[in-house]
Formats: sequence, C-alpha cells, structure tokens
Amino acid sequence: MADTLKIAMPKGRIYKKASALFREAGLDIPVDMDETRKLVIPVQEMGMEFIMAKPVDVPTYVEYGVADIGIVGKDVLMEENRDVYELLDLGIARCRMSVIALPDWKPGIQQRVATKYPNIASQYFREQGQQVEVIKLNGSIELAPLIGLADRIVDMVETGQTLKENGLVEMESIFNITSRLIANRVSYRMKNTQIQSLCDRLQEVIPTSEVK
Ligand SMILES: Nc1ncnc2c1ncn2[C@@H]1O[C@H](COP(=O)(O)OP(=O)(O)OP(=O)(O)O)[C@@H](O)[C@H]1O
Ligand SMILES: O=P(O)(O)OC[C@H]1O[C@H](OP(=O)(O)OP(=O)(O)O)[C@H](O)[C@@H]1O
Repeated sequence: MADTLKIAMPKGRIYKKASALFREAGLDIPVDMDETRKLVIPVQEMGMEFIMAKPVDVPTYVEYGVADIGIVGKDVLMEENRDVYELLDLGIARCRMSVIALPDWKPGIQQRVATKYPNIASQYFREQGQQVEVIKLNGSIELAPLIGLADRIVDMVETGQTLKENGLVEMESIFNITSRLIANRVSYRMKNTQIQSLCDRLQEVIPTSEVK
C-alpha cells in the first residue's frame, strides 16, 4: 500500500475549478467537499488526503513538506517565491496581473501603488526604472485609487467587471495567471510514482488551448 499523498488545496474559487478538473480526470472527489468545515479530508482515490488551505499559504505547506503537492495561482507562486517544484500548468482560474489607474492618471513625482502583491509590484516598477512607494492591502484593492490612498494599483483582472464598475482602466498587463500544480522537492523523489501518475491523469484533461 502506497503512502498517503497529501495535497494542499486552496479554499475558494480555485478549489471549485481544481476539483472539477480532478473529477474530469476520473478521480472520485466528493462534490460537496467545499461546503464542509473539515480541514483535513481523506480521499479514497489514489490514497490522497486534501489539506484545505488559504490560497496564499499553499506554497508554505508544500515547501515545508507537510503537503507533498499543492495547487496554487501563478500570482501567489511568484509573490511567495518558495522553494518548490512547479510541475504542471492546470490552465484553470485564468486571469492576469495588471497595472490599473483612474483614466486621468499622470506620472507624478511621488507615486504610490497599492497591491496585495508587494514583491511582484516592487520588482515590476524597479525593472521599469520607476520609483514608487508600494502599499500592501489585503483586498478590495480597487478602492485605493478611488479614495486617494494610491495613484495606481497592481491587481488581477479577469472579466474586467470590477474595473468597469469602478471607472478604472488597465494601463498594462504584467503577466498571465493560471493555477499550477507544485511539489515538495523531497516528496517529488520519494512519492514520484504517485505524483507522476496524478500528473499524467490531469494532463489528459487539461485542454491544450488553455495551457500557456
Ligand atoms: N477574478 C479572478 N478570476 C480568476 N482567478 C482569480 C481571480 N481572482 C483570483 N484568482 C485566482 O484565484 C486565486 C485565489 O483567489 P481567491 O479569491 O479564492 O483567494 P484569496 O483572495 O487569496 O482568498 P481569501 O478570500 O481567503 O483572502 C488567486 O491567487 C488567483 O490565482
Ligand atoms: O476582472 P474581474 O472579473 O472583475 O475580477 C477581478 C477582481 O477579482 C479579484 O478580487 P476578489 O474577488 O478576489 O476580491 P478581493 O477584492 O477581496 O481581492 C481581483 O482582486 C479583482 O478585484
């Protein structure tokens, strides 16, 4: 009997899409799992165990090896910069990281940028040769330029509805985002057969047009 394969699953919007992908791959995931408050959930199939995590914490659990593998957005992966293997682009939860401002924005001397992603934003503006003060927020980022906390924001855009409803414009798209399957470096060697078999099954159901 193989060891349990521990998977850090992000609660929220990625979980819904990831569990649908697992089911498409023929893995027997109970449909209502996102409605339970249970945080460690055994899944019979392939001897898996789901660890229901806050999305931003997934790379931490995987780096420390308390989860063998995990599912996480490319945005979090880049921001957290943890020592993990990136195994697979799952092509789900597609959106983009962008610089956003009010339509009348003009470059000024003292620029403030609000974001949930201070590392990504700082690196981006450094590469652009722009000196900005980065302010970390935890949600409703679009509020910042509306109420004068910041001149610009760095945030995700999917449908563009949030921008439209708040009269904001996308100045530049920085990179595209999809969810990724990541692995702990030791687990990848020790549980390679199980991990590879899961990757193979998932790969069969990721539409090629979705993979970037
Ligand atoms: N509007 C969106 N469209 C598509 N994918 C998105 C969108 N917003 C976020 N994502 C992706 O989903 C991931 C998780 O987002 P979600 O909103 O579920 O978590 P969160 O905001 O980090 O969680 P919490 O609400 O617990 O703070 C993001 O890291 C990103 O990869
Ligand atoms: O282009 P759209 O389809 O409108 O999606 C983009 C919005 O979705 C995310 O917010 P989320 O729903 O995670 O809420 P948050 O403000 O709490 O981060 C993101 O931060 C944008 O605000």
